Amino acid sequence: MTSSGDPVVFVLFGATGDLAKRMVLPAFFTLAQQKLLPENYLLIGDSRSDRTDDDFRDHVKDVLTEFGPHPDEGPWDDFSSRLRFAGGGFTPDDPGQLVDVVNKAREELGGSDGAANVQLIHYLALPPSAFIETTQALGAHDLAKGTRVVYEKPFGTSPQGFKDLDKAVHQVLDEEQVYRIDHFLGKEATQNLHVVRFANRLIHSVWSAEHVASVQIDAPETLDIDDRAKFYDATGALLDMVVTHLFQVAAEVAMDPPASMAAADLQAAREEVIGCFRPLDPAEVVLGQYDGYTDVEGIEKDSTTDTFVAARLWVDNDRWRGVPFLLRTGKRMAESTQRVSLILKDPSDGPLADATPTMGDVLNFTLKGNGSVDIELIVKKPGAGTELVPTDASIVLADIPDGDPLPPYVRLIHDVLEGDRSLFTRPDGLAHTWEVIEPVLDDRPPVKPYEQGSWGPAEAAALAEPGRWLLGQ
Ligand SMILES: NC(=O)C1=CN([C@@H]2O[C@H](COP(=O)(O)OP(=O)(O)OC[C@H]3O[C@@H](n4cnc5c(N)ncnc54)[C@H](OP(=O)(O)O)[C@@H]3O)[C@@H](O)[C@H]2O)C=CC1
Ligand SMILES: O=C1O[C@H](COP(=O)(O)O)[C@@H](O)[C@H](O)[C@H]1O
Repeated sequence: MTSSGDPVVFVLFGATGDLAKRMVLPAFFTLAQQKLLPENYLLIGDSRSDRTDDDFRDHVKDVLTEFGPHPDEGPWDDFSSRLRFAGGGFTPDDPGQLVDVVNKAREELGGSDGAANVQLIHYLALPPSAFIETTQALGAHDLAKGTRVVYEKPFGTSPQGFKDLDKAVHQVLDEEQVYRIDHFLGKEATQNLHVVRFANRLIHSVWSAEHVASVQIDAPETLDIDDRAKFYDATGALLDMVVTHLFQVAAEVAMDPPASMAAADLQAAREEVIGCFRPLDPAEVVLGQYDGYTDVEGIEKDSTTDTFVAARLWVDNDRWRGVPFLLRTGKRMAESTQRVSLILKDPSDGPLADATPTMGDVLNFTLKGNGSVDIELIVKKPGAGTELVPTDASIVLADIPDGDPLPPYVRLIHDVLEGDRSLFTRPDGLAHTWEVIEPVLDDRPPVKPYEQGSWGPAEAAALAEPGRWLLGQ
């Protein structure tokens, strides 16, 4: 429910699109199942096409049948009775049916007192090219005041595109109304990056350059791009994953302790450290493209789009100076995982300095799925000898008694309903992320081929030296 318990009218732009189908509508139904929606709410799907409320209900039922939770698991009847549809598009010149449908929904929920206490939330599950016009239309048709507006990623597709969008958004909305999604921030294990760190002295005390040799943020994927070839070919791995998700996760790791865990402080700590990210040196970036990429339907035959990126990022502040943050992601790689690893320094002196295996003291956060926290330690191999061996222990978050992990979209939409912006991004940090990758956009390294099912181009190994990538070795 909203923190105020007010009724909510939720407008889903792009309601018939791919993201709505895979993520947003399933997340909404999950919230309904878990009784995490307000008592009084309506969900309006908006589209450029025309259909009836019942057509939209059929569409949502099909979507849930395919992507889950299955409507038979309930509460489908109640949920479907709250679905409405507004067709005819939504532009500054023409609101289509949306204004009428919203007004009716407000009246329905606001009762005889009218609509004053109804919280309006807009979710732009639209291509980024439609963000500015839709935002201007919200202003033009008086649907902006007092609302919350959720923007899908990417918030801008180039340094100038980011500035234009940011300007257009702030001409219509106050920053407090804006929720920019980066779903990696909504993952259970990402949230544990700050919780495990600040709640445990053992961990907190080593979280700096004094003890950490390097940080690896590794997100290889076996996935290909067949079902979104056109989008992917125009985007590439650097923009799809690095400037967005991997930078935000790097900020979660690198941030200084926030003044408190309140939303504004947490958000401020994360965004401020992004300001300390040094612009990438193209010599410290390896781009790759998997063999056979240009044979995929919809991909230009001479495409040089990167399907792989490995980069060495430096954080220029007292806490992290000299510690490489190694970022890696790619499509059609050997494995699918998302892992953050803090590799502690090997003992340089002391009685076991020479006997200790290297890179064996590691704290891992696996972000994929429900997530886990894993600790790798050096122990004595049991037995008569004195050999030291690396070993590990894993805390699987879903196994924590009475824990009920929320998928990221469920968690983030719930936060929007609550008015909690702590896991959403801020424009100052985003502006700097573009400055950080600008040298690579201006002086793009050559794109190296790599075999499907591999760990990317061989050149990426050098970036991790004198250490090594933990995954794939
Ligand atoms: N798909 C995914 O898995 C992911 C998507 N995202 C982000 O989510 C957003 C939506 O993605 P996705 O659903 O894949 O995109 P789609 O291309 O499927 O577009 C969504 C819907 O937007 C409407 N639309 C398309 N073009 C315009 C336009 N120019 N003006 C107004 N409406 C338009 C269409 O609905 P209609 O024709 O009915 O009006 C379309 O079905 C994007 O910003 C994307 O980057 C983020 C992470 C993952
Ligand atoms: O936003 C994106 O994220 C997915 C990976 O995230 P996951 O949590 O859904 O596994 C990535 O495959 C996609 O290319 C990117 O657009």
